[in-house]
Amino acid sequence: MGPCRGGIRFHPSMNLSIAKFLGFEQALKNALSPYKLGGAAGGSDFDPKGKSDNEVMRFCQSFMSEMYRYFGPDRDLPSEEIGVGTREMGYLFGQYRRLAGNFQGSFTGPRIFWSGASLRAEATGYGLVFFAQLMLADMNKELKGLRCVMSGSGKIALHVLEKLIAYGALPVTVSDSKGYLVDEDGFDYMKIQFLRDIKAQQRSLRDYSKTYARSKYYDEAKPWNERCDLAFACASQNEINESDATNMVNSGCRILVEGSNMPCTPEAIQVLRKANILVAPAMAAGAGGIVAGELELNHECSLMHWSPEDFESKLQEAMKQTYQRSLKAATDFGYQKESPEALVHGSVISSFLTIAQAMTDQGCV
Ligand SMILES: NC(=O)c1ccc[n+]([C@@H]2O[C@H](COP(=O)([O-])OP(=O)(O)OC[C@H]3O[C@@H](n4cnc5c(N)ncnc54)[C@H](O)[C@@H]3O)[C@@H](O)[C@H]2O)c1
Repeated sequence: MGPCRGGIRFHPSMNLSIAKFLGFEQALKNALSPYKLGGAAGGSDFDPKGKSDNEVMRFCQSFMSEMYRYFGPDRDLPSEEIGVGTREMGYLFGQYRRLAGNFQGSFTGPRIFWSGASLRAEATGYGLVFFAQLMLADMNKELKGLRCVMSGSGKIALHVLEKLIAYGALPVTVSDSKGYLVDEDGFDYMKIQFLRDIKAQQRSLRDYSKTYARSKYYDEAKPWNERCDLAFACASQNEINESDATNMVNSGCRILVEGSNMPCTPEAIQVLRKANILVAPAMAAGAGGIVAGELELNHECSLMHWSPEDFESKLQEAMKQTYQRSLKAATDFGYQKESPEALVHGSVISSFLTIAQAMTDQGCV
């Protein structure tokens, strides 16, 4: 399937094995999305933390000097991932454009193509919340008043926070690789801006507690033992192990929404399964970024002018299609719609069938 779309990750732990798993997950995720794209992933063990803008720019340029020949609108469309945000995408795109002589690189990054209207940066996080809403609606429930815990404090996590607040939920935690922060009063828009400032200045989340005295930062701990109705995993792969999953069950969590790709270890999956926790798999719930990329591309081609509201309603519609496609595949293959595993199995089945069909049609090339 193609063209391929997937994230570029800059993180010291990045290696070939991680790139392969991310690419594999992305292939399934893209096949499940309404756009039926191919999957890709890549990156480097370069650590942007603590580097100046110029150092980041020079690294991005070197990276692209080699990679530009593999990118292009009909080939491979890179997007943001851990350690790669708008700044990095801008530098990568600039060098791509310089070397390929092609403006239509289809790089995702709102400030490059059409400032203001695109919700590219927000799309994955917002999409996760829309997906949770669809699950709750099927249970005749809504997000309003529900207590939510979350890991991560990056691009995805902060946009999930934003949308949860808009829907009247009570998000109470964020985390980084050193620990987690809990604010019993819940976050609001001003607090999110404060978190953004802390992250932009590469400070610890611990600093938040100096301003908001009722909050607390726990070193070397994860947020999964905090009482909650919903949990959003938005940090990294394998971030929920067996004991984390046990904590999550004991803290009253009913739904786990996967923002990070493959956040649960196999042992954690067993614990959640036994406890009948409903899981929104990253493959389906994390489709927002693909949707935004595709909408941007079409917008770029058709030069239409969409407002953020138009964009958001298209994102909502695409998330709904992804949700329904997953549930349909699950019920077609004998899972009850209400089964806690329906979405997990349904999304894999639907993706697999789409890819298998494409391979068969194209002569298994
Ligand atoms: N950006 C996207 O479009 C996209 C799409 C789908 C899925 N994802 C996944 O979402 C997750 C977050 O991506 P992002 O774009 O927000 O990245 P980011 O670099 O903006 O943020 C990552 C966050 O996770 C925290 N973190 C890293 N390692 C951690 C650990 N071991 N424990 C706790 N926190 C840790 C960091 O402090 C940071 O706040 C990743 O797993 C990524 O694969 C991203």
